[in-house]
Amino acid sequence: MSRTIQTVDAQWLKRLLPRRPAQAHKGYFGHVLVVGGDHGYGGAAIMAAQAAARSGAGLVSLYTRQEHISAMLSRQPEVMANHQHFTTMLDRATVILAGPGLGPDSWGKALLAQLLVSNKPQLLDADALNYLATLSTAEQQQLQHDNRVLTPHPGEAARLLNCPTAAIEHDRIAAVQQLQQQFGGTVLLKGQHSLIAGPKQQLARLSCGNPGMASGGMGDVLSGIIAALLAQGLNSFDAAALGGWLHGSAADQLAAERGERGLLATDILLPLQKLLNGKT
Ligand SMILES: NC(=O)C1=CN([C@@H]2O[C@H](COP(=O)(O)OP(=O)(O)OC[C@H]3O[C@@H](n4cnc5c(N)ncnc54)[C@H](O)[C@@H]3O)[C@@H](O)[C@H]2O)[C@@H](O)CC1
Ligand SMILES: Nc1ncnc2c1ncn2[C@@H]1O[C@H](COP(=O)(O)OP(=O)(O)O)[C@@H](O)[C@H]1O
Repeated sequence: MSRTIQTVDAQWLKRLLPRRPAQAHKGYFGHVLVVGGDHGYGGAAIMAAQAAARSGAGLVSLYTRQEHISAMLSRQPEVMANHQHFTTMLDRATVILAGPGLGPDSWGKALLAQLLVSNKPQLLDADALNYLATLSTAEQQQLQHDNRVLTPHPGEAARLLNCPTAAIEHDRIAAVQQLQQQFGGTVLLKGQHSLIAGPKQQLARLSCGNPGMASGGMGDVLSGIIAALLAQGLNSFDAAALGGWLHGSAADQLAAERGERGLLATDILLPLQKLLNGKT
């Protein structure tokens, strides 16, 4: 069955992120818990946490390896970073973002086993997706969750569907819809013209973004943006679609000003705040 493909544009921003109430305080805008950063991959989790803070979440915490704590605090002291008390951190969070730099080892798997059964809004990326791919179909179905966003790149999508990456790229619309049916929630299939499939048969495509974004960490920043939108009350489809649009549009502004080559993931945070507030 063919579905209408929606195009995400600046109107979505006005519709989904109205002005903040004058009496608002940080409790209005949610608390994102980022879980990731095993040995050697602290940057991924740090970038995701930084992006969540810059995208309007009321509070952001990071659960990571001890060795990454001081890097996080020196880069963005607004983020509460810890390597202990995972269960308490999970209880306090309103949104969970898991996967960036989480790694394939027992440390990350134990954290995932705990957080995947939570019914809080979630975003799963990178190694959290690779872990989901290792579960049986029955286990995957048991863990389905409407308010969850999965953000696979084509390599991760291929692992989730147990097929070659070329098959994903051959028919990206079929792939994103199949992922959504198999895993529930919303799926954002990354790459040129990212596609978003939601739990109510929604389908959207991004027309923004450029090859300057083909650099490490870009997906980590995207995950932080989307998690912050979930924390601000958007549903999984709206958060993924608007988050993808903000990410790609910020990259397009940077590419127009400075060119594509050498664009870094954290550069996105510079234009992001203005875009988020409708100031282009
Ligand atoms: N600074 C950091 O700490 C960084 C850590 N990262 C972490 O590194 C770990 C491994 O992630 P990777 O994504 O590098 O490894 P993966 O093995 O998941 O993905 C790499 C492969 O996937 C395929 N692929 C990726 N994007 C594709 C596209 N758009 N089209 C077609 N094929 C595509 C390619 O075959 C590529 O070689 C994760 O934990 C991740 O979070 C990365 O996010 C990069 C930055
Ligand atoms: N050629 C491109 N055109 C548009 N967007 C791109 C392009 N290359 C990469 N991107 C975007 O950059 C991000 C890369 O994410 P990902 O592959 O997960 O990177 P990482 O794992 O290094 O964080 C995605 O949002 C993807 O859609």
